[in-house]
Amino acid sequence: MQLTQLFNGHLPRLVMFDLDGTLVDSVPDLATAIDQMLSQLGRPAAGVHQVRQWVGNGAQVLVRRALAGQLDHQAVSDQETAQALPLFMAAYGQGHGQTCIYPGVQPVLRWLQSAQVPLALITNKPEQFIAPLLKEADLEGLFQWIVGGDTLPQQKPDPAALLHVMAQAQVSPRQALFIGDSRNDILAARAANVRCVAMSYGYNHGRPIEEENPDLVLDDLRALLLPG
Ligand SMILES: O=C(O)COP(=O)(O)O
Ligand SMILES: [Mg+2]
Repeated sequence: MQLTQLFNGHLPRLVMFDLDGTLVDSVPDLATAIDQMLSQLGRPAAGVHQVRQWVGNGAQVLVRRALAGQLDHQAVSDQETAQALPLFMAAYGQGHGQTCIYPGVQPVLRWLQSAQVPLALITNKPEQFIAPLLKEADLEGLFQWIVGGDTLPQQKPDPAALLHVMAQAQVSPRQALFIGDSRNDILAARAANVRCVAMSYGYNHGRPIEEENPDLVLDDLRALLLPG
């Protein structure tokens, strides 16, 4: 099995997952909320394609990128951001009806749960949106630890959340796995000395995730359970 191959024939003692672009395709709802915010500010819509490139560094950076109309948001002022962010938060809080769980996610999470491998969720998404989204995606009750983008002072690519969860779970980096979809995930995993699997279908700012040299790149999570 590819999963045990990564751990010299054993199962990991902790698997930590990213959320957006790894477990769920949340971009359609994020784009709807961004476009609603832009329209309230009298600006043209950004659309799903652009928003897909901008997701991954939390709500504030997403809003700043939308205001900049590009990935580089340095020119956007804190004042503009402070005006726009609550509009986005209110719009995104209205629901996640277009968000879909990726194929393979349910069976692999259920398999890990039945194998008694503790699971954690580490996302840059603000905490307030996580529980409702997990409920709508039928992913409730699977994760023993959940860390959002505003749970700790640091966000991925900082390894703080991974270190925090590993300390709580009492496992060493060598016994843990992180599964994500973006450069932030791979940088965080590497900084925490944790092996990292990357999903090819997610959001990596329009770049192929192979460029970041994760330990393994998969098109479907179920490949982890196949003979390797
Ligand atoms: O930026 C986001 O909100 C997405 O976060 P995630 O990919 O870390 O789940
Ligand atoms: Mg992600």
